Amino acid sequence: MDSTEIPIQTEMVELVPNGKHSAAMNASAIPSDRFDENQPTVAEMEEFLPHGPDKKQTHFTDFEGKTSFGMSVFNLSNAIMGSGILGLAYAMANTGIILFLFLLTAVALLSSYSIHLLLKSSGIVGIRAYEQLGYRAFGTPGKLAAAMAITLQNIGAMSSYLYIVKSEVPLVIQTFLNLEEKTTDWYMNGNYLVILVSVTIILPLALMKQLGYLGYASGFSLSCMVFFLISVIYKRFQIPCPLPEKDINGTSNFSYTLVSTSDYQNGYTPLQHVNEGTCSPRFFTLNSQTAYTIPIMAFAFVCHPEVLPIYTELINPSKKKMQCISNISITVMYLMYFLAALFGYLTFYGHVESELLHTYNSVDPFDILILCVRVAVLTAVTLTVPIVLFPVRRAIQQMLFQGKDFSWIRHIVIAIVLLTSINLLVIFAPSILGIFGMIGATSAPCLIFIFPAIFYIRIMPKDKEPMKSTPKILAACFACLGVLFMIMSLSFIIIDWATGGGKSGGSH
Ligand SMILES: NC(=O)C[C@H](N)C(=O)O
Repeated sequence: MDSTEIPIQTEMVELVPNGKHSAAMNASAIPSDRFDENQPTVAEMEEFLPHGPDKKQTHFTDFEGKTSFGMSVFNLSNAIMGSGILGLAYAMANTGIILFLFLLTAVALLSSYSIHLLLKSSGIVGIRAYEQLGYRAFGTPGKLAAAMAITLQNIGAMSSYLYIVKSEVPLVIQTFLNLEEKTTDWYMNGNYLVILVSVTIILPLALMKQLGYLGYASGFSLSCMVFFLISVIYKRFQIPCPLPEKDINGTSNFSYTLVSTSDYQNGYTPLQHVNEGTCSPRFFTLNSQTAYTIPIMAFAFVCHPEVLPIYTELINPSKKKMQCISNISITVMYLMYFLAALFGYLTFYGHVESELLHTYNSVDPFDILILCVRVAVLTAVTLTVPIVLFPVRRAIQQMLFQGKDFSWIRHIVIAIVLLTSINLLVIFAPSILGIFGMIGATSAPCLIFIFPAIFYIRIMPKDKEPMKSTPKILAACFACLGVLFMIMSLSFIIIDWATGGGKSGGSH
């Protein structure tokens, strides 16, 4: 048993928003409304109570989960893995292999440390909900800040996934039907297709009562990403560098032309490599785009809103077990991220686009393997939407319906409203997705660095860990690092907007 969790049983605390612990009492004696805001209903509790007599391992009073260790690894890995992977090869092209590896390792380690802080804090509070940690640390403002950061980050992530669906599914259908030109049929219209995918696949999964039920979907989503990775590695040895020059437009010797998604709907336009010497890897490089590396990597490792909900549903939970689940997921994703970035980079070198899939599409959108890769990525991101939606629904419930019993109607209505809004955003205001670059630059550092650190500092009692103790000083440095990243990312995005670059806008 982890020492930090003993207090839950022995040092049960009032939910007072000042970090001071006013009561020391046994968990069994705690009235049921003590943790009112996150308390599941009796029926919900009973449904998930283990039927055996084994109660010894129960550390939390909020909920007893029944999701296995393996399924939790799948769910957390699926929460980590998303459109972030598509931006990493671009990041590597702008940092070089060694600097990229260093930064990726740093972000992965910091991400794991941040989960450690969240788990330790939740062990003290006795409730595994991000918003509750905020409430415990700073009262209602803390709870609202956490809930809003989760909502914005996850709505941003879901919009980017659905935007991939909107732009890629018509191309997949076009390639399947072997059509040279895009037709006006409804099944070639990304707007209808995104609604269809949302209603038939995402909504039913999002209506599941528990995240744990999504384990199989997550496993499948991850296997799609493994297929994507294998294809990226294979393509490295198949696509020549430099690419054969084909100047079908008769344009001059322009160093490189990547066709946009809409351009290649009009037929195959090859890449044009002219600059020689572009086919050797760089190990260390710095340029104006290097600045985006940290925000891209931070986004790629965000899974923090999902950690505590997954912990809540874990069978026989303990902090050690959940940290182990997180470390396994982060390590596997770290390896996949590195390999995808490395082989994506070694295929196109400096010509890799900020969205890896587009770069392949530009080579030959009718290539059968590329087609399968697109389907795999589409499936993976589609199956990630329900996982990412769960914490948003929980945050909304915490903000608007706190203390209310579980209600199927509310559960369904929130999912429908959320999905409808994201669909509308993706269909009618794709340019607004650029705003999410801004939001991502604010909410990701908050969720990974700032909140876990400051919540921890406030929640951990001073008599256990004085302000000058090493863990609290480390946490304070971690929060400062987050503020630094946030200022850095925001400045780059603003400079980018001001100079009309727009690389940071909504693609991931
Ligand atoms: N879950 C998220 O917020 C983003 C995810 N880490 C991604 O790469 O897409």
